[in-house]
Amino acid sequence: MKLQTSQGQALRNSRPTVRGLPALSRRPVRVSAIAAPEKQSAPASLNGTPNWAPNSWRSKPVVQQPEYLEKQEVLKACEEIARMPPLIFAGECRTLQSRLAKASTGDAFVLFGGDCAEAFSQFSANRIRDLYRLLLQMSIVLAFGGGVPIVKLGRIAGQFAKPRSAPTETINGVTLPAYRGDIINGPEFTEEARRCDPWRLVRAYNQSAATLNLLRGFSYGGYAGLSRVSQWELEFMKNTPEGHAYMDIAKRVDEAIQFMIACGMDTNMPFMRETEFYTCHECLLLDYEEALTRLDSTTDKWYGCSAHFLWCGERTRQLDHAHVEFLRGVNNPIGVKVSDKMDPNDIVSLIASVNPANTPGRLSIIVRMGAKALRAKLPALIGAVQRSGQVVTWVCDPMHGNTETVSGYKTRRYENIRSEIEAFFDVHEAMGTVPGGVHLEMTGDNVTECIGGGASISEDDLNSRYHTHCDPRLNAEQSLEIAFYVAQRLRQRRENLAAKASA
Ligand SMILES: O=C[C@H](O)[C@H](O)COP(=O)(O)O
Ligand SMILES: C=C(OP(=O)(O)O)C(=O)O
Repeated sequence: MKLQTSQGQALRNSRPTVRGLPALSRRPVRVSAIAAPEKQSAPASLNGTPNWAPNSWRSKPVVQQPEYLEKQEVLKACEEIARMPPLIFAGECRTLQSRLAKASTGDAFVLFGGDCAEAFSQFSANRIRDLYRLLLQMSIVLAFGGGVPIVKLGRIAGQFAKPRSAPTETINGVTLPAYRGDIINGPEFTEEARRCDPWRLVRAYNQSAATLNLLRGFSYGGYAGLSRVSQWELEFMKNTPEGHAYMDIAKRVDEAIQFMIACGMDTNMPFMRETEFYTCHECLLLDYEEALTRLDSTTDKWYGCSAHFLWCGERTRQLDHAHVEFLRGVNNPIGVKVSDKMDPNDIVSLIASVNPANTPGRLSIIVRMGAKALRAKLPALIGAVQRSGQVVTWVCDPMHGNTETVSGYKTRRYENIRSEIEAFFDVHEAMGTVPGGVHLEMTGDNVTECIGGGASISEDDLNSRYHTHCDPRLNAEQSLEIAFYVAQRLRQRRENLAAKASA
């Protein structure tokens, strides 16, 4: 994670309002000493986005938002968040965008990974560490195969809000509001837990801040140093085929480092001791996102300061709706999830709306449709984008088009996940375009939520360690197995390109 001091970065808060209620105060909330007074009343189009302000989404239709009963409490909670420091810095977003631009041309590859939904009850330093080191392990495997830098983006430190297919859930004839993520309500099936509680917004902010603090420590405190590659192995992976395959690569990395030291390399170089790590989440809960939208004084542009990268979900990507309106104005790199329902003309309009300057790295299109639909539908989407000259980073989410229910558990089959990635690479290969990354719901824990993979988790195993609050995640072994498969495809792509170049 590129740490950046806030020197010279005066940040100005947006004014929190709640849909249907006037703002409590007409004056924007300031970030105390670092807010520049003369910047307090910038025009709405200051960042070059016409007719946009952090709260302009409020004039648009909005879906998938909680129905709070205590609206004044929401205002208070959002005002409290608006007074808090930003979680990330604008300069970090710009660096990430440059990395994602490289992924759009095949000169880098993006690994998105983390929980479906972060949970207050599962918050611990060990869990953060285990996910972090699994992502490091996977990125070593991918870098080995692909021969390109791996951009690491954790679904962490903010991935709290969930869009749902149905607003309610019925069990044994009792109907309650659906669980919408810990930032909104609780997973327990009781009236009290399912009530939307505005003060969860502040708790989610605080958990995100504490999580980021640890992630920054890992990234810059020596934990992620390349000389430690062989120490990242997770205990329960030691006797698995993936664990052995990983240690084989780690040994080769160690040997390469020893060789470079023998040649005179300085092991104190930043690339040896540190790594960039970025955070991302679905930009769903717009009250929260607005309260964390700040003006970067270096560039006079607005940034969503809840995460480095924000994405728009499949259920909220309507062109004339609130989520697209919000995202078109923040200058972070962003993503849009796309299912097989997306029409080729519509994707071009959507891209034009959120990336009118066609800036490389600004937009990732995260495809999630299942292998069969992907083979049928993705070529037309890629073709339309190519013809329009739009630059995007294509990413494969092999999770959300592959959910099924088995014995009452939401699950996903490893084979279907792998097949969707295979289809993604095949389609790009056939079209001569670039597979830029993968987006996985995964955990460093030894859970049994997805069926199959080397560990042969069966339908009967689902109830053994099923801990997710929403969708099933790949466990550590399954995640590493996916990384080896992707690495193999990246290597194959690299060899094909080299063969073509020398033909
Ligand atoms: O993670 C994505 C969605 O929030 C999730 O798949 C919705 O699940 P549901 O269909 O059970 O509401
Ligand atoms: C809700 C999600 O995805 P999608 O919008 O693709 O369903 C998600 O990634 O958590």
